[in-house]
Amino acid sequence: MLEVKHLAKHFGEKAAVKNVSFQVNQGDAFGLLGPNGAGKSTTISMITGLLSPDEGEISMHGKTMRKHPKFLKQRIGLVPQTIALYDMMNARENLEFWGTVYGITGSALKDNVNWCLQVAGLEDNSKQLVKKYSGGMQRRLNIAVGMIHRPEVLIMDEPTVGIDPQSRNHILETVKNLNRQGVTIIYTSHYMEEVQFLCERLAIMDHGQVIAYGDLNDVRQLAGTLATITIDTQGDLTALVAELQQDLSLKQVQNKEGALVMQSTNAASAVSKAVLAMSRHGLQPTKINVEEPNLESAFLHLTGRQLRDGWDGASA
Ligand SMILES: Nc1ncnc2c1ncn2[C@@H]1O[C@H](COP(=O)(O)OP(=O)(O)OP(=O)(O)O)[C@@H](O)[C@H]1O
Repeated sequence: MLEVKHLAKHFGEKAAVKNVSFQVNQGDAFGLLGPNGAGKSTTISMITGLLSPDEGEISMHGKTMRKHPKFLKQRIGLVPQTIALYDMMNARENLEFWGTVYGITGSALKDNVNWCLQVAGLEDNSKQLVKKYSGGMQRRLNIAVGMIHRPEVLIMDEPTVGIDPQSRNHILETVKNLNRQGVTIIYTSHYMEEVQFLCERLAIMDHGQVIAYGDLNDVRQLAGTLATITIDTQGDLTALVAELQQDLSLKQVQNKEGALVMQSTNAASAVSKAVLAMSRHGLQPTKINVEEPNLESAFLHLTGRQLRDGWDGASA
């Protein structure tokens, strides 16, 4: 439905996007994941027609942005990273303003405004001045503004940057709800949890390139199929580690700063084996943590670097 082929963009000497290709299907929630500076914003600026690519092509339903910019722009909505709202107007007035910018009037405008307020969960606050809104409510109205022309595809550029975890969850639910209503979503983020929660398909970008692309499960498994199990305990682990190292279903069994750490394709069985062995060695588990293969481990495997600092960091 939306196809991006061999996109490239330079800013002077800097190659911000290099040979980026991917395809988004109708009804997809598609994630564009990557660390700061990976080229996500530049890519979506080209998809929305705000920037012209140096090379490559964007097309939707077989029509290219180069030849049919109006066709694509009518069908694509953008939620920018920065909040673009008039804070001396209320939510309804903001939506009406942006609707008229798209040439929507009369009952169509009213219907679209009401739909946007409902999807963003702002019906009860529609008459309140935006400057009185919380950061999370402003973010949701920002999303609503991006949908005022009822686009087929809504592109969101890191819509949760800089907000508290509770508002973030509310936004993620709003996005999921929109996708359930049939809106195709392209969601850029450097938070792998957001992409894992929302998206069935994704591309991971790094240094301007797509380094992994496909179904969530396939990309997640790029790092392998081993879960990492960490069991905290108190006492001497030497004999326990030596015994578990003999078990061929357990990999990388080690004592890491006083905790038992190991890897296995079957985490449940590994935990039960370890706990039984611990009891034989007179040790009590105080905390058990199982980390299944995830997008973070896939990114680490592909680049040797961490994707970002932390889920609750709430920083840009
Ligand atoms: N207008 C510009 N002029 C010069 N360099 C730019 C410009 N826009 C982006 N860049 C550079 O291109 C690279 C990709 O930036 P881009 O904003 O697309 O990344 P991003 O993945 O969206 O990261 P972020 O989350 O920080 O926005 C970065 O190195 C950035 O500094």
